Amino acid sequence: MSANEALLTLEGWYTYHNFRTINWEKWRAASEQERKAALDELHSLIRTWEANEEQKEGSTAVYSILGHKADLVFMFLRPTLQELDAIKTAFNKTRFAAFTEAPYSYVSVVELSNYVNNPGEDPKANPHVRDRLYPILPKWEHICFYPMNKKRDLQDNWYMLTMQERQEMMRSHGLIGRKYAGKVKQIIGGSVGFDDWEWGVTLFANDPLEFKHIVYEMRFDEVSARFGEFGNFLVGNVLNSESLESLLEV
Ligand code: VOV
Repeated sequence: MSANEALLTLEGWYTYHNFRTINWEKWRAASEQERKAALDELHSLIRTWEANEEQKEGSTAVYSILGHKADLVFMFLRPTLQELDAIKTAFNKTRFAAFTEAPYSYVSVVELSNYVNNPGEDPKANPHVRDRLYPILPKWEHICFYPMNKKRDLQDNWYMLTMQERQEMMRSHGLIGRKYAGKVKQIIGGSVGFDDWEWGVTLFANDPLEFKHIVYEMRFDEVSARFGEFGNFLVGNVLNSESLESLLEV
């Protein structure tokens, strides 16, 4: 085994986080008719996303976002980048999009790393693995998204550790994660070659304090403490058609 053996990863659906801010000045200045037309178009787009999820051909989640970084996020999982591109374009062609700006977006692919595996098994034949690679996003109350890297400093270079060292650290990481079973659901998007960071971490929880607790607890764990580098954190509240409508009421 060479000192820096590359890890085998399993990939599932491609992911696209579309963060938007709302231009309230423009939205308020629009006539009621214009706003209704924009909302009708948005709702019919949302219905196509719901139909796609019912067919298990992808999954979508819509959340409002706190703070100044964004007002909304539309998170999409789809089998191909072409589909994600088509979603982006369809959204941008709507009247609603003209009342928004895109401060941030993130592209990745749902990833499972093979640190914890059953040798000899075809992982994609395992229904638990398939459920994690092609997940239906839980419509839990809250979402938390942040991008991250693993450090490549001379002293602390994740990519120069042996497989065994990495495996041990990931085992410890997994054990912490397991304590949050049923409380935090994680979708890890691998984004090497796709976006500015190595992973996009999306967490779902019904109690937002669980985000604080899991992220904090992981900070003390070696893999995050020594190697984790983090981008901006975004946190939000789930939206359905009615709460989206009332958020946009002026
Ligand atoms: C919600 C709980 C939770 C659980 C159960 C969990 C478990 C696991 C396991 C078992 C594995 C390895 C195998 C696989 O399944 O990929 C991973 C992998 C990964 N994780 Fe994780 N993680 C969680 C949660 C969880 C969080 C909160 C974070 C952010 C870290 C932090 O400090 O803010 C994270 C990150 C990652 C990453 C970036 C990877 C890929 C690392 C790589 O080098 O390839 N993760 N993760």
